[in-house]
Amino acid sequence: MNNHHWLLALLALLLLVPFLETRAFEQQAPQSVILENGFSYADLTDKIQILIDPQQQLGFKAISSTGRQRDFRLNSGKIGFTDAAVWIRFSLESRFTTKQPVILEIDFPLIDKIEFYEMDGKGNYRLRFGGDSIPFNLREIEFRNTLFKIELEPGQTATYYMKFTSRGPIQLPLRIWNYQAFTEHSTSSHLWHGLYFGAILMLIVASVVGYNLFRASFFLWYAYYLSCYGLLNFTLVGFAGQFLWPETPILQQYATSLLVNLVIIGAVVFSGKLLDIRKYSRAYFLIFRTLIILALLGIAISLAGRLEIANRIASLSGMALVPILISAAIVTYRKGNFAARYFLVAWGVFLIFVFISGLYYWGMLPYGFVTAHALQIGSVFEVTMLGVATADRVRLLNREKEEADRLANKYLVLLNEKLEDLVHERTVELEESNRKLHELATHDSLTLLLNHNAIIHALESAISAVERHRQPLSIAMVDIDRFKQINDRFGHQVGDDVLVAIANTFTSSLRGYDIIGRYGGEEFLLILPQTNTEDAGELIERLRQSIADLSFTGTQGKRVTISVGMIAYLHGIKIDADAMIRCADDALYRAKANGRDRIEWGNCTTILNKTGCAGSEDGQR
Ligand SMILES: Nc1nc2c(ncn2[C@@H]2O[C@H](COP(=O)(O)OP(=O)(O)OP(=O)(O)O)[C@@H](O)[C@H]2O)c(=O)[nH]1
Repeated sequence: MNNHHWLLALLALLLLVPFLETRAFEQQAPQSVILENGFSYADLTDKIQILIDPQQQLGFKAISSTGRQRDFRLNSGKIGFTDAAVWIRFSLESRFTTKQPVILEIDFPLIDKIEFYEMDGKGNYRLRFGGDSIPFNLREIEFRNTLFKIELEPGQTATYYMKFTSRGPIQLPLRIWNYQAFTEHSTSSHLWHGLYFGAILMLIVASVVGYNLFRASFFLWYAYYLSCYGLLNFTLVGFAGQFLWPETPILQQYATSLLVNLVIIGAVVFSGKLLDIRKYSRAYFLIFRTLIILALLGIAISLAGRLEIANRIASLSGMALVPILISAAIVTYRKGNFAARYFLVAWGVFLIFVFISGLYYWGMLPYGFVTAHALQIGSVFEVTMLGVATADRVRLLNREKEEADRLANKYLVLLNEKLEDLVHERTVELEESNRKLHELATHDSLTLLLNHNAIIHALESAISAVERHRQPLSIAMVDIDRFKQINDRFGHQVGDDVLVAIANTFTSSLRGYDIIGRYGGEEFLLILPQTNTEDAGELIERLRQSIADLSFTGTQGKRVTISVGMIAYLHGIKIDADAMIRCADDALYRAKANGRDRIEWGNCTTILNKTGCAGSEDGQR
């Protein structure tokens, strides 16, 4: 029923050219359409005869003259773009028993100017006007298509002439309706159109929501494409002229031309984004760009008022559009763009419906809901499938994102592990260098014993430990006898060797928990925890003996002895490390004074009473 979709019908025409050649312009005797009781509807498509007036020179008188009648040819109403005036004639024969009105419908609302000539049988004619150049409210019957009311006397046969001129394409699906049948038909047609435009509107809303959810620009382009496409169809079926610009019919002509180009831009940009055409095919990217430039050119030409040129450009790009989109989808799909699947189904199925529609318009398929509404069904399927393609693209994008996230996470975990290893390695290194630093800070580099500060600190700790546990503690201050002479006689290096050998003897002779430190040059402090005077005396005596027994390689057999000052910690008397050392030093002084190579004991109690330490009688050895 709807052959207003001229752009697509032209595409169908292209597909059907081989079949059409034989059908066009057959000459045949005029045939009347019989109207009889019970008549509801007649299609005039095969009944009309056409005469083309290329220069638009002929008037009705000339056309209706007997001489011209031979020039009328049978034509199924497919004209397309033409600068000519298209004349048609057809005959109606009334076999009604009463005088009855019928409606003539021209089911193509885009024709600019329609003249309808009705003969009265006495050589007079009545002229009426239609077409979309007439404001809606001035139409004879206010309907989206041009309608003329015809009244025939019973038994009357009348021939009617019509003249069509338009800057857009001309299609002539003419129908005669009984009043009641027309009302029923227009009601159901409004219902289907309502559903169709409702579906488009819902898809627009869904795509805007989609954009808000996913922020992908192709949703907006899809919404734009749907809006222009919906509005174009709204204009093509005549609703725009009825509802949007009823008083400014000139807009109708501009709107069609502009909207076709806007639809092409929308379809191309949306498809380009959906198929990611720039990434997948440079050639198609350029073709898409060319289509957009052509459409922009079409818009500029329409705005300049050259609608006939703009319409032709638009129809050419429109015809090329679907095959281009389908082949682009195939190319990108083959290159691995899976989003092209639904896209391909959308346009592929649409093309099939265009084909069905073409077969129907050219009379090769009978009237039926699917055949008559093939373009609408096809386009609903197409836009819905495009919606699915859009959603699928989002799904694929999300999958790519998830994959990227997964990879990023994997690398992050790897990086973390590497970082942890590195931190662990660095910590170990740091601990090692700290340990070395601590070693350096607390040990003497020659003898490897605790150094001066460290041995004093160790003594402080030992004092507080024995104080807490009320345990005995003894210390010994050891000095090598006449060490200067060794240095002087055998050299500093030999002196060093002697120092190391004596230090090693300390370490090997004392117990694991005894603490040994180099107090000064050739002076050593030995801390003997949990050791009473008696045990300490014995231990140090053995040590003194061991050192006296040492033989050194560099000293030519000369023995080395030590002098020792010892002191025991006494509980109940608060004595600190300093005082103990001073006291041990004092005892050492006495050991030196008393002939060296011996041990002298000091007494802590004396420290409290006087500043120095006095030797105790029983402590001397
Ligand atoms: N080789 C060497 N000699 C050192 C070191 N530290 C100190 N000395 C020497 O040790 C000697 C200590 O000499 P003095 O204080 O006179 O005492 P002494 O010769 O041992 O005599 P008495 O202590 O009275 O028995 C000095 O000659 C210092 O130079 C060292 O690390 N290496």
